Amino acid sequence: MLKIEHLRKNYDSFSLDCSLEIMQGCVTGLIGQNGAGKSTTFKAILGLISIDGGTISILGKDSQEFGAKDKQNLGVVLSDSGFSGYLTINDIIPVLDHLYGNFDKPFFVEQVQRFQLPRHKKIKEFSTGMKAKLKVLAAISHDAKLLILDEPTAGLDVIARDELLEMLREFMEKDEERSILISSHISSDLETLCDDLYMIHNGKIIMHEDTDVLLSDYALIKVDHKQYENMDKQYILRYKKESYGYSCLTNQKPYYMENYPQIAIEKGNIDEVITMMIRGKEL
Ligand SMILES: Nc1ncnc2c1ncn2[C@@H]1O[C@H](COP(=O)(O)OP(=O)(O)OP(=O)(O)O)[C@@H](O)[C@H]1O
Repeated sequence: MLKIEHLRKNYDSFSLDCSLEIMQGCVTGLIGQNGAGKSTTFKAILGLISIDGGTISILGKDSQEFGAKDKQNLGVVLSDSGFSGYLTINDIIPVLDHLYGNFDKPFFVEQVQRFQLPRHKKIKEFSTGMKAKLKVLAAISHDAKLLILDEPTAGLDVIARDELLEMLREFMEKDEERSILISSHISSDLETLCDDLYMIHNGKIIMHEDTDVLLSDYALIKVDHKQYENMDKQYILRYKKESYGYSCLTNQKPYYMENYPQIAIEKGNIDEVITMMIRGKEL
């Protein structure tokens, strides 16, 4: 659906070099701290910024050949754009209808009612959650094959985030050929929605893993100095010195559980894995 190889973009104090692939029928998450390069990647995919190297293939086409007609197959949410605040939902319905050949007006209107979005109120008077839901709703209402969603849950409370994730799950359930690329710095959102996750840091992809594998095989091992010295470290990805000795991140939990039954092995959540990948040291 989407393949990026060594996409490069250089700013004065930042350089991006990113490769990733989104498979058909999958939800892929891009997770990273503020300034890691998520929005730059999304803008490059959409041709909104020039790039300094690499290739981008979307829905089987090189991004250079990806025209206005092809864009009908994309549903896009960007973090720093949205509808004009002076419009109402009633104003934007004909706009979406005109813009997208496959705009499903009955579905859109039904979802507007379901999420209690006011149709006559100016969008500038909407809450953050209402604006976010409207942006996602517009992206999922024209039978897009690929959704590209940059931080769609940013600034939302738990309930609004959950409703938004539910919209995306329902979108995926309707057609097994659909795919989503979604970014967030809230790992719990991505953990429940995504099939696989890419972690970006300082413009580089530092990890790519199936979410299931991440949750089942990654673990934090806590050892004292002696245990650390005697431990087989071939499956240790990162380590960090602690007051009691060391904490180590592994992607082979079963190996350490089997061979070192006496040491403390904790199932790491995604935030802990990210923190270790970024702040821990490589052997
Ligand atoms: N137009 C620009 N000119 C110069 N530097 C830029 C420009 N756009 C982005 N950057 C820099 O590129 C880096 C990556 O920014 P980007 O917006 O891609 O990060 P992000 O991962 O989306 O972060 P956030 O979660 O804060 O939105 C940052 O250091 C930012 O300052």
